[in-house]
Amino acid sequence: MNNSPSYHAAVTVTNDAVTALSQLISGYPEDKVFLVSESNTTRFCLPVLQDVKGWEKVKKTEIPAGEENKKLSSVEKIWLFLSQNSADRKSLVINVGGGMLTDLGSFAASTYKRGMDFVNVPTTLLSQVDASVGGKTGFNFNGFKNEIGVINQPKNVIIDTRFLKTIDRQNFVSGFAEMVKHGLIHSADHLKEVRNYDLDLLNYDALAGLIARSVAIKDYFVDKDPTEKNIRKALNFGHTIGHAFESYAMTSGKPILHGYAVAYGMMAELYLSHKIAGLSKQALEDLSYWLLSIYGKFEITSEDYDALLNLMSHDKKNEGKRINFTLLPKVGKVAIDQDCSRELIVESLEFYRKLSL
Ligand SMILES: O=C(O)C(=O)C[C@@H](O)[C@H](O)[C@H](O)COP(=O)(O)O
Repeated sequence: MNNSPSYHAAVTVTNDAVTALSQLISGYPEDKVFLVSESNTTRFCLPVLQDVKGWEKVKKTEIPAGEENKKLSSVEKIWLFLSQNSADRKSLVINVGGGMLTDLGSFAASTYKRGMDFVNVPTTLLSQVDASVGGKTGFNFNGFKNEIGVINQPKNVIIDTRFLKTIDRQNFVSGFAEMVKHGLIHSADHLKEVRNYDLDLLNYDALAGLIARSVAIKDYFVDKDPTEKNIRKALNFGHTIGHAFESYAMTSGKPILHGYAVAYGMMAELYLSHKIAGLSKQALEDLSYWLLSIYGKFEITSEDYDALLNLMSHDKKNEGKRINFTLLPKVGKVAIDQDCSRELIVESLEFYRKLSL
């Protein structure tokens, strides 16, 4: 089944990644197919792929799991593996893993010999609904998230929901935040259906449709603006403050998952949306308390504000000294390039800090 809603985002949502990958690989010379996975996916997900036609000939390498490995030395490891195994521009890289791995492997493939084909096989909810789709590739650098990278589209993204059974609840809930974001920025209906999904039951059968609809929202924005000059910035809602939380947590030795950081970022950015973009007080309260009930909080004090603001000053959406936000006038509608003063951002952090159930 090809659920690709349009153009470049060739996305296949399936419960049979083996057939989808076998077909794709058959278009490449058998000694020119390369697999990059990470330690968890090698163990839990690769067994599902062992019946892919020609799998035994695929050359394989592995990166250690964890966001702390989303770094240049991991990219170098992949380049070296490709070089030592005579990969060329007609080769194919298959990235199997979560967002960290698909971002890294895609970047390595996009830059090796100035670019070769790659396919993403995302194995976490976060990478299925977000990271593996849309062509953002790269790694963290100098304490900043995704500081180095290129935008380059994968040949295909093969989403097999069976892999989701291999991730724990925390990772599932992390990916769920990006589906919430898709509803918030584009569709009250999608938000409703996401809110109706029971995170205690985790019904896997209901997921394929939900994921396909979430990916279609992402694709809507990528299709309109693949290089993020304009409306693609909608997809960054929650990320200006979220990435600051994520980087700060990592350097303080208490790492948090990306989706949790985005949920915290959305709570604060909903406040900014209320203050300057027209979001109603009722929506602010309803949504922020709902997010709080799922994600809890990454505790901060007012002494952390300077460090967080410094991290935000490196956000890729900024222009000059302006810290630019994507905000929500209402559910389903976005306002991009919203410049917020330092005082207002601090106010939003205060709002976040004081939120309690
Ligand atoms: O695809 C996009 O565009 C996004 O902004 C999606 C985000 O959810 C995703 O986390 C992305 O990797 C963030 O990119 P960055 O440009 O803010 O580093």
